[in-house]
Amino acid sequence: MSIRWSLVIPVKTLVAAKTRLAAATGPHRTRLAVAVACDTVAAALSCPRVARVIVVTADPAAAGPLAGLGAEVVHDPDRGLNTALRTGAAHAVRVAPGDAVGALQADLPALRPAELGLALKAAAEFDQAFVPDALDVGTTFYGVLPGTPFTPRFGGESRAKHLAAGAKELAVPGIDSVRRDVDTPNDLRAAVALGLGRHTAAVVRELWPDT
Ligand SMILES: Nc1nc2c(ncn2[C@@H]2O[C@H](COP(=O)(O)OP(=O)(O)OP(=O)(O)O)[C@@H](O)[C@H]2O)c(=O)[nH]1
Ligand SMILES: C=C(OP(=O)(O)O)C(=O)O
Repeated sequence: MSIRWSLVIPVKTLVAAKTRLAAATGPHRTRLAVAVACDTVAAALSCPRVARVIVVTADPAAAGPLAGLGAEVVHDPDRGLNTALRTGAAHAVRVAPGDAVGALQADLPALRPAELGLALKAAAEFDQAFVPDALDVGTTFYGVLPGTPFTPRFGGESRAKHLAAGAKELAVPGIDSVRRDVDTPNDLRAAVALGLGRHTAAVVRELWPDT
């Protein structure tokens, strides 16, 4: 039996989320952010290596739909992204001390369960590992095996921070959807090309019928 994962997915308070998409989406920005988080969580829950998804958020408008998909929701103390992740990880270790713990960004609207499975299989070979984002600047996944301290260093140029901290960078072929986070309109176009999940696809169809 291969190792199973608790995945912690942080979701920022929606009024402050996805500001780099504001010009493109207008008043629909928060709806798009919820849809993207829903597709990320739904895909993660469909991956057989994932035992549970723990969403960390302070926003009831995100918590409701994500709990409806089957995520456990933990309240975000609102002291930044890495604190939110450590809060979710502490919950994960309390409920399932024998499972590995990973942090996954919430903005992966093209995420495929099988590709996440490949990344988690590779991560299970190392005490501490991460997946860089599509631009090789940030990080979309960081995870540790049971017994290894969970020390995420997300924010800004986090690929370099995770490398410097000794985490193994996973160079796995065929995991484009795990690396495709969406911050800008260009990122969104790239995610459309990979194939969006159904929640994001519905919002994109409504906002940009010609897409
Ligand atoms: N729970 C929680 N999640 C956060 C926090 N800050 C960022 N996130 C999440 O971390 C991921 C990366 O966030 P950012 O790129 O910093 O912010 P964003 O809202 O996606 O986009 P911008 O507003 O354009 O920076 C997303 O999944 C966010 O929802 C936080 O303080 N708490
Ligand atoms: C916070 C990060 O991502 P983003 O590109 O969404 O800002 C990160 O990569 O560490």
